[in-house]
Amino acid sequence: MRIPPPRVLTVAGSDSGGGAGIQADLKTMLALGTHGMSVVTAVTAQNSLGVQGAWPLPAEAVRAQFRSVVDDIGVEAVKTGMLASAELVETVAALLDEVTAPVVVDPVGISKHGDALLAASARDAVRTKLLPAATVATPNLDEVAWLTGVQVSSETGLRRAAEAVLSYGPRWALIKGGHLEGDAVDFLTDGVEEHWFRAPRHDNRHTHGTGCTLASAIAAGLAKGRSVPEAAAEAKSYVTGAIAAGFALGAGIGPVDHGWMSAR
Ligand SMILES: Nc1ncnc2c1ncn2[C@@H]1O[C@H](COP(=O)(O)OP(=O)(O)OP(=O)(O)O)[C@@H](O)[C@H]1O
Ligand SMILES: Cc1ncc(CO)c(N)n1
Repeated sequence: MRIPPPRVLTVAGSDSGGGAGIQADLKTMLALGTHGMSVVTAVTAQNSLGVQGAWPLPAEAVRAQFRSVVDDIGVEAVKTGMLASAELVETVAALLDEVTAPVVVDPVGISKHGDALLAASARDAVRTKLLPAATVATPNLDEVAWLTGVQVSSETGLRRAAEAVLSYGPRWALIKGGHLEGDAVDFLTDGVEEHWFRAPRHDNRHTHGTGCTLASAIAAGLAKGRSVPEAAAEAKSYVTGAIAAGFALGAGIGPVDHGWMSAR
């Protein structure tokens, strides 16, 4: 009988367009040789043009999905994405305390189009309850700004951003410099080790789902037993390839190609 693949759980929102959220997470997990599972926190009506509607699920539904997965199947890594409200952030942080698996926290605040995916009233719970539960937190520069007040406009500021994020308690901070000019540079540190991940910027506007994809790829690597720096390196090359292969769908920003490593 076949040995089962490593099990990875995403706790995130659904993107009806299939490019970000739960859908991006599960595709990434499959592409990287793991078994993806999901706890849906919110349903969004979303496409290449933006988010047309969002409906958080009751906390009870989030708890029930999590327990169904953990109690029977088990998890080797968890990734969190859109959590919508303070109540859901607190619910998920409490559930994470029940597992020993490494946790990748993507502190999703707004979509690429600027639509809110997290209530402003939930930010404090992200800082004080969710970040302390993270093995790795993966904010972009906008998320660094609202989490910590630190504004970064160039590569040299990434170290300062990481220190500010680490002060909230995640074991590692991976600061995504994807929104800066020039190369796409990310900085990973635990306060001692420092790792820079640099990739050429792809001049491709079809980048819907980049952040979700990177965080899920890290979770997949951790589930496979990689160290955080090894998982981040593998995730960076996976997301870079997916961005290079991103394609137009709809009239706006199309998705990255999660299947870029498979023959078509
Ligand atoms: N045009 C690009 N070319 C190459 N790499 C990119 C590009 N844009 C972003 N990246 C990389 O993609 C990864 C995700 O970063 P990004 O800053 O896009 O995340 P995000 O803003 O959280 O995404 P999302 O909008 O999906 O929430 C990082 O490794 C970043 O460096
Ligand atoms: C559901 C969902 N999660 C995360 C993102 C990231 O931007 C998005 N656009 N939609």
